[in-house]
Amino acid sequence: MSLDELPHKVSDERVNHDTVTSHESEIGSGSISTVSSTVSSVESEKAAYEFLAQTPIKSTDAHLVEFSEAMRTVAKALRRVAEGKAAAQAEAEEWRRKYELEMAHKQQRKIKGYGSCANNELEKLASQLTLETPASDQAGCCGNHGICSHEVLQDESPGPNPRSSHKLVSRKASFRLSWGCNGDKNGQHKHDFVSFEKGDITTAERSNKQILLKWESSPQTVLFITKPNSNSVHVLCAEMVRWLKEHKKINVVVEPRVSKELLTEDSYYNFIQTWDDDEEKKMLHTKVDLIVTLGGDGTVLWAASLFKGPVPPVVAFSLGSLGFMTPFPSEQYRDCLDNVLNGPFSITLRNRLQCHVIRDAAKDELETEEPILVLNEVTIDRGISSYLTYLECYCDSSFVTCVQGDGLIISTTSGSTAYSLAAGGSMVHPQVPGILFTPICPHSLSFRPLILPEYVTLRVQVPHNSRGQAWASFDGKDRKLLSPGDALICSISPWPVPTACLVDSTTDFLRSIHEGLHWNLRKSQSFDGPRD
Ligand SMILES: NC(=O)c1ccc[n+]([C@@H]2O[C@H](COP(=O)([O-])OP(=O)(O)OC[C@H]3O[C@@H](n4cnc5c(N)ncnc54)[C@H](O)[C@@H]3O)[C@@H](O)[C@H]2O)c1
Ligand SMILES: Nc1ncnc2c1ncn2[C@@H]1O[C@H](COP(=O)(O)OP(=O)(O)OP(=O)(O)O)[C@@H](O)[C@H]1O
Repeated sequence: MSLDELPHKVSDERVNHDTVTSHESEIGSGSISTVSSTVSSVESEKAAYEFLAQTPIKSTDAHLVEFSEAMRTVAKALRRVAEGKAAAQAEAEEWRRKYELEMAHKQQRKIKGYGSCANNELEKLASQLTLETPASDQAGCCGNHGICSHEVLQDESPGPNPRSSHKLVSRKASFRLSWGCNGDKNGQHKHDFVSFEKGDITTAERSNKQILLKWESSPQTVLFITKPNSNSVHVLCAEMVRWLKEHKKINVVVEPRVSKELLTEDSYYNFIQTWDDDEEKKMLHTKVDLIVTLGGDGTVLWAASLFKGPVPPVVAFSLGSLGFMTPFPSEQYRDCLDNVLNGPFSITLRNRLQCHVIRDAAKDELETEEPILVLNEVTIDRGISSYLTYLECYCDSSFVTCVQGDGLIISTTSGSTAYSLAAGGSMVHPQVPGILFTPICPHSLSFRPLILPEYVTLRVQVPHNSRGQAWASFDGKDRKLLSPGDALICSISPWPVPTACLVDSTTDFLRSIHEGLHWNLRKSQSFDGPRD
């Protein structure tokens, strides 16, 4: 069902709402006041309401009492009809509002083009749309019917000055994301709707939320991101590049450093492409279908940091000591890449945090237009200062707390197994929609870590009366000094990092904490011993 159909659909049948806000507005206005305004134009309904407001007749005349009761029954039936009508009208109004919003977004996309997908659009679409999907909307970056689909970019028109072979090609495969539904033959995704009917609030049945990526056209271009200074990584990269070219006819893009290394080694690698400057790097997402990383978690973080907007799916091969985000065994790269290139395959949509620094001198102006995107966390710590940090924290407009200690970690759920874990934060499944708020060595016994909902905006302020400065670092890199009066703002970015799963999100997550951390590894008690 497309959004365009929705306003007509509600007149035929009752539909569930998908946002709590819409219900709140209904609750706020109160079902009785909403209903009474609706029925005022209908005389019979008005009469019914007036009648029901009167105290029931008490009389010794049995006929009169019976007649009065019959009248009350009729009046109640009329009231039920009026209530149903009012609720349906409110729902129709809500769908009309969404329809208009969607049309406005479409219009905006037409105007701004591919790169202007509105904030939170992915999340909105993911929660609104169904699994069974007609053809994709090729005009925008987010289709109307899947979670998000990529448009197929046309080949560059051949000009008199064709680009040299090491430059980037500009063809991109399209794909569609859908919810994987176990055992649901219709493939109909059951949304977690909250429905509000006559005062009863309920959530719909939970369904499998594993996201599947299905190619709509064959992927053609793979970007390799590799850990530097590792001979084993270099050897494997050269082998994989050759295999992809010869067996899969795939275009390969590598970082300038790797391009130099491979070309120095063998002129065979003349076909590989790279980028020359930041402008070309910024456009990578429009050319690359898939990213392959060879290294540890740090290499996945590095790959994500190259993309300030949409990120192509990442296939992370494990060549590090730990590997929470690198599920693919490098020894089986042929089978793994075969599966991914053919699809469909499971992905984990890893949220990123978008961070902005606001300098005291510039009042409320962001230091840079572009946010700094982190996949793990942003850390605000005392750096080389020997004083406690003193940080005032706000969640939306509510004061949260003052952090006095070594600092604070604001982490994504993917980052929950990294620095936040070392500071006492909980491990959180990467698909849980939340932001972790974890103090580092707080000088207070009661300061326990928090997990906040994903939709909040956090503001961490270094107050003017702070004894020292603070330093912010982003996925363990790019330290920025925060002086008294400066602030850091963070919220969830609309551009997650889709990482391919070896099995599925949950199996991969559990395997990583078992193998990476030996989580709760304990010898089992023997059978012989005291028993009840
Ligand atoms: N005390 C600590 O635990 C501590 C201190 C500083 C930084 N870090 C982490 O290091 C990250 C940067 O990683 P790097 O590889 O560039 O630096 P790095 O080379 O110093 O490696 C840090 C370690 O953290 C692990 N790691 C990274 N992301 C992870 C994740 N999401 N889940 C579990 N482990 C993860 C890496 O595998 C690596 O072993 C930072 O984002 C931060 O989370 C941790
Ligand atoms: N393509 C790259 N260019 C520059 N630096 C990179 C690149 N890939 C990774 N790094 C950096 O190299 C460091 C080590 O990378 P990575 O964590 O992947 O390897 P590792 O330390 O061997 O693995 P593990 O973290 O599992 O022990 C990280 O700090 C990361 O930022």
